[in-house]
Amino acid sequence: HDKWEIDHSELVLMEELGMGQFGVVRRGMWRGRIDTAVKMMKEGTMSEDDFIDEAKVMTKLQHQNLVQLYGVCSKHRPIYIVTEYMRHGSLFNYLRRTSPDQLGHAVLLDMCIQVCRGMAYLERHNYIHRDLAARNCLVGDENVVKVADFGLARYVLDDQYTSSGGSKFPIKWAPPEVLNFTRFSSKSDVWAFGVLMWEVFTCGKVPYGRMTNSEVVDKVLQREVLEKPKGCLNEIYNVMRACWGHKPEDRPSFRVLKDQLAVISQSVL
Ligand SMILES: COc1cc2c(cc1NS(C)(=O)=O)=CC1=C(NCc3c(C)cccc3C)N=NC=21
Repeated sequence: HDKWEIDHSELVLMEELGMGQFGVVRRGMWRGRIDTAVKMMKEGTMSEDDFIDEAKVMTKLQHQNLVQLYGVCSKHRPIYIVTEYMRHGSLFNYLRRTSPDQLGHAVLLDMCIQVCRGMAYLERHNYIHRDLAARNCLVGDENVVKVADFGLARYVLDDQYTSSGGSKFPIKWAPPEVLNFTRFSSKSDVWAFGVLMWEVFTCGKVPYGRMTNSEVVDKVLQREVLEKPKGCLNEIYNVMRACWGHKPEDRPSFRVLKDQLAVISQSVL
């Protein structure tokens, strides 16, 4: 009996939390007292066996800014992926529905610092996220923010999502080397982190507005970057621009970013 295997009978499913592209997410109670979220993987959306092998690795990645994977129910179909429950849902929704005065610059910067800590942990473990964005981070009590869905992009079968030409590919969070060669790295995650910072400091605006994917690709390959969010401090916008260095080696690591953001947090806020 593998420790990452969760027994169906120990899980009580409750209200639906949301609908992702891989399936429905519902709240669940595990062993009568542990608050969880359960993703029920729609059949055929994922190479399930590969994912179950991966789940063993993911249960070992533990950090206060990573959504903790508790395990999988893989004895039946659809398989369930069980994680800790985050009371305020996705960071993207939270930013859009929380009024700006509740989200002062100190809070917004602290959210970015928390995501950066989680990403620095993944970087240290040579783990590439591949789909970092505000929609893939979750908010818990006291504005705790955690990175979710890390690494799952590799198991998606829908090539509309996985190929950079696909209609569902996250073009707006992708750097030039991913748009041109699908070359993912922790430095491509850093580019996406810069876009996530922009999402945070615009309180949930959509990057590049209503531009089409091909318009965004042209802009990014012509080295045009997102504009400074209204009211955003120059020091903070400069960090975003560092994340958007044209070549991966021009971008800082998450380890360096963490320290840079901490200095800004102590000095200007
Ligand atoms: C309260 O509201 C919510 C809470 C959660 C949530 C969505 C909402 N609502 S919404 C749609 O944002 O409006 C998704 C999760 C989650 N894990 C999701 C997850 C699982 C189960 C398996 C693999 C990967 C991941 C990321 N833990 N808590 C919540």
